[in-house]
Amino acid sequence: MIRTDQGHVVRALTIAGSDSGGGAGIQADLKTMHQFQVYGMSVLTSLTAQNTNGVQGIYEVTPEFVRLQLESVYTDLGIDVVKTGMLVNTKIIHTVASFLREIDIEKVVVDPVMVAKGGTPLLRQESVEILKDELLPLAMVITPNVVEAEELCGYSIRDFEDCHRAAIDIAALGPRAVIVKGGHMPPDWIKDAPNLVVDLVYVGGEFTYFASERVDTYKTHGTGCTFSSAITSMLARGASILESVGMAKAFIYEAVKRAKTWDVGAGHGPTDQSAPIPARFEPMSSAFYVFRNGRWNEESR
Ligand SMILES: Nc1ncnc2c1ncn2[C@@H]1O[C@H](COP(=O)(O)OP(=O)(O)O)[C@@H](O)[C@H]1O
Ligand SMILES: Cc1ncc(COP(=O)(O)O)c(N)n1
Repeated sequence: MIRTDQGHVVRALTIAGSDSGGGAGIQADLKTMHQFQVYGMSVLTSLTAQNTNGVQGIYEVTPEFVRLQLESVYTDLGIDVVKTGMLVNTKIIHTVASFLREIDIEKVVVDPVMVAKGGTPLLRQESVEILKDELLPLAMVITPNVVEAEELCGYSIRDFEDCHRAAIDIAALGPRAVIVKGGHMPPDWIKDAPNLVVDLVYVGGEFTYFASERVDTYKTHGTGCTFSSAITSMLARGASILESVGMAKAFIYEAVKRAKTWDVGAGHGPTDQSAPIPARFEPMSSAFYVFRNGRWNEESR
């Protein structure tokens, strides 16, 4: 396990739902944190009966028990960085936000999980506003996909230009960095490069782009959870926001590529978090980076 400059093991907490199939949620988060050699801890907001075919049921943990788990972790183990995933309902968002305000933690990554890949809602519709009002002001980084970005900014996103506008508007709600993920973007949104999947990062008033080849597969269960946990782990290790996103993007590409041919489950198979962690790189802002042949390259666009 990695240690901080002060000599203690780096501790990351995920506050999210359980995926019984092990591909997304808490399970994906802990596997990713372990791969990045960060000590992972978990507070469960909900249990899902879930597999690669879909979600068969959801059991919501009470807000009181969520609070108890948070206190158990904080009072004994301590927390360097927090990531939130599936938060299910308004009361749990409120409980989590109150706790984060109390402990005054700087590194908070919010993955605004709303809908499972198969279409099952993982957050109640009426809870989106409270997510915006209470949690977003506490976030250092937020990682919406295009559908979640539409919910947060309140208008439909029709092209890559709209993604930029949405990122600026979501940043105005509080997060220091907004990452609009490209998994759901139609191929023709990225001019001249329809085979790339591009994540757009807005931080410090500038846009930086992280791209990789789009792996031709439907086995992308848990990509969002894995990606945000990789960012969380890198932030916990002391990396900058851009460096963390770059490492996470390269990692998720390898994890999806490896999963393309494996036989875990009959449906939307999970990503493979045993993929290698890429070599360190120092991104500059406002650049377009493409991860090719295991290396980052800066490209003009
Ligand atoms: N087919 C793919 N090939 C390579 N990377 C992908 C692919 N699909 C998604 N990704 C990456 O996985 C991460 C999650 O993306 P996305 O699918 O948009 O989010 P979510 O899982 O929240 O819906 C992003 O970094 C995205 O670029
Ligand atoms: C418990 C839980 N949390 C999150 C997701 C979203 O998964 P994805 O990362 O594929 O968007 C999920 N399906 N289940």
